Amino acid sequence: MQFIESLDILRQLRQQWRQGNLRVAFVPTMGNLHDGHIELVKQAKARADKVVVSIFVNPMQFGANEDLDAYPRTLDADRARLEAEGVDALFFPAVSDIYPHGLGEQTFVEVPGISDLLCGASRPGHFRGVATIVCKLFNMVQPDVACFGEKDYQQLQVIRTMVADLSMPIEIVGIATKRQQDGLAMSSRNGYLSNEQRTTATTIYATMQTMRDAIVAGQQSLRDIEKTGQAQLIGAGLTPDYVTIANGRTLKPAQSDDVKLVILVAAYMGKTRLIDNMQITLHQA
Ligand SMILES: Nc1ncnc2c1ncn2[C@@H]1O[C@H](COP(=O)(O)OP(=O)(O)OP(=O)(O)O)[C@@H](O)[C@H]1O
Ligand SMILES: CC(C)(CO)[C@@H](O)C(=O)[O-]
Ligand code: BAL
Repeated sequence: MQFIESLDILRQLRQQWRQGNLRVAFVPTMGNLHDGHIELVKQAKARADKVVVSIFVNPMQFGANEDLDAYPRTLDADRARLEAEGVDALFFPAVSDIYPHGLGEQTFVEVPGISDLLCGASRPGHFRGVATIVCKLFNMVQPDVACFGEKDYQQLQVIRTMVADLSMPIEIVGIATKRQQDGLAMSSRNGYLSNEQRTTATTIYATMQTMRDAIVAGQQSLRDIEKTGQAQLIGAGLTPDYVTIANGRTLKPAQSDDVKLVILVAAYMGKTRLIDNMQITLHQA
């Protein structure tokens, strides 16, 4: 595996691969890799001749009071895992190379509408930061295909919209959420949890299962099911940010005739903000 810190070297490698007519898959990450990331890598390998993974903790997508400094940085372990998976190149750029003029003078990409809902409402500017860095990384790596986790469902929709709106010739693949045995979605931020908080956090998945069963049963309104979900989380000791049953494409509150739905949850366990979701396709009568 090539370890690449410089954009020039990345471009040279990309040029070689282009001359060899090789298909390139890309997995952008913020590092501290777990089995969810590795699943993305495996799926990327299955779709291309060469796989590039990036590790970049992107300051533009963190709010002023968020965990940019505390975010776990575990390069040596990440590098060993990617090497073992047969990744071809790990791109590890410096913040000063990505944003040489600082964040204040950086051109940005804004995906309107969907970026302002849910996580975008709670984390103003977050999806502008995500769209901007993903656009920049796409321009650097120039992949044919890129893999993103469905765990970050709204992020995936933002990226799909950006790629369509800006006519980027890149196939975007969403990969199912990898979970711990007890249902908790794998996430780097799970590492912030104490043992007790880690146990309580499983309520997020249990709540979504209860909500899914209620939606399928069709006896209660969607808004009532959301309220019951909120209460279940609060009862367990979590602090919900949002609990929403949304249209799977627009992420606006689902209506009774929607067929593709998604339950979206963001909740604080102590100071740690966790997100998860569950997709549901209703069979029309
Ligand atoms: N459990 C998971 N299953 C599948 N994909 C995942 C999972 N967790 C993260 N990903 C995907 O990995 C990519 C990189 O995500 P990131 O590095 O932010 O990891 P993370 O564990 O989601 O971290 P965070 O705690 O910041 O949310 C994203 O496309 C994300 O959706
Ligand atoms: C896509 C991403 C790597 C952009 O920084 C990040 O938001 C993430 O890890 O999900
Ligand atoms: N995986 C989402 C990245 C973030 O929370 O900033």
